[in-house]
Amino acid sequence: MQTQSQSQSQAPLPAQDGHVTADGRQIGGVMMEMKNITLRFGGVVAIKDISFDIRQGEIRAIIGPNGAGKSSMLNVISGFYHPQEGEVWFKGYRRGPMKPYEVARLGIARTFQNIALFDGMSVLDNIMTGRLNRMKSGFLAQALWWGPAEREENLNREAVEKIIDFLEIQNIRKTPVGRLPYGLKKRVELARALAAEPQLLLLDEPMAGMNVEEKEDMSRFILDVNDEFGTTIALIEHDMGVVMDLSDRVVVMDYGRKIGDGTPDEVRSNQDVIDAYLGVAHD
Ligand SMILES: Nc1ncnc2c1ncn2[C@@H]1O[C@H](COP(=O)(O)OP(=O)(O)OP(=O)(O)O)[C@@H](O)[C@H]1O
Repeated sequence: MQTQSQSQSQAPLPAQDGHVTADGRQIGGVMMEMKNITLRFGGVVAIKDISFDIRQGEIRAIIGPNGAGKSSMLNVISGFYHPQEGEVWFKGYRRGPMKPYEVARLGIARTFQNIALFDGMSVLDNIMTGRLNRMKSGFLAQALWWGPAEREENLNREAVEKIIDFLEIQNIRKTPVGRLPYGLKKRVELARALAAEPQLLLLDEPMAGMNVEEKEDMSRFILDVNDEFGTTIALIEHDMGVVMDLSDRVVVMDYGRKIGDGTPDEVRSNQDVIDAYLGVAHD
């Protein structure tokens, strides 16, 4: 098995030129490339020979009907699943199977479809857990609250306070997460992922279970994060509508296959995509 750090000797992918979007955002070269990915669970083929890339600074969506293979794909991107066939390239190097902390060190953070927060802990403490991979001082220094540990804690607090302001959750910072309504929990989860200062942020159905107002808020925050921090964002969604307004490019999956890939307009007018969403049978 080979991790990214072990494969540094391989030739990096050639950099590709980026472009500026109509709204002035900078889209760079390829950050992540999935090449001919196939993933099986026993006899079930969840992903069938799919290739696509994610560019620096873009919002990239993966959509598709139930069981299309979106979650499986997000788990391949996050390094949680390793495909039986194909290659995953990240920032110019081929990536092998990785532990979650290795993925975090590469600059990838994620949120989950079923919120994964500590209900009994405050909003602030939950978000602080997102800084763990950035903490450098040792256990002894932390336990004794000694010199470097104190400075580090202060810096981490500062970073977290900025995120709390950015996501407009100042008034609930001391509230135990278990007491919050669903939409706010999702926002806290986003805050925790941002606390890791990721280069690539993966969002697993960020709008699932939300009402219209909560969806609008979440859309705005996703756009703001991308705009303000330049964070590259890949998200999976079941609901086509919201995603089309948010994304620069969209991959559409159905029955484990890629049936569309392009700008929202291109994808919207793709007959295979229309059929899949209308439930037209495939051969
Ligand atoms: N851990 C697993 N073990 C066995 N089969 C799995 C596993 N995870 C997913 N599958 C199967 O792989 C296929 C794709 O599932 P996946 O959850 O990736 O789709 P999805 O597009 O995310 O669906 P949904 O929108 O319903 O969440 C399905 O047939 C599913 O039953």
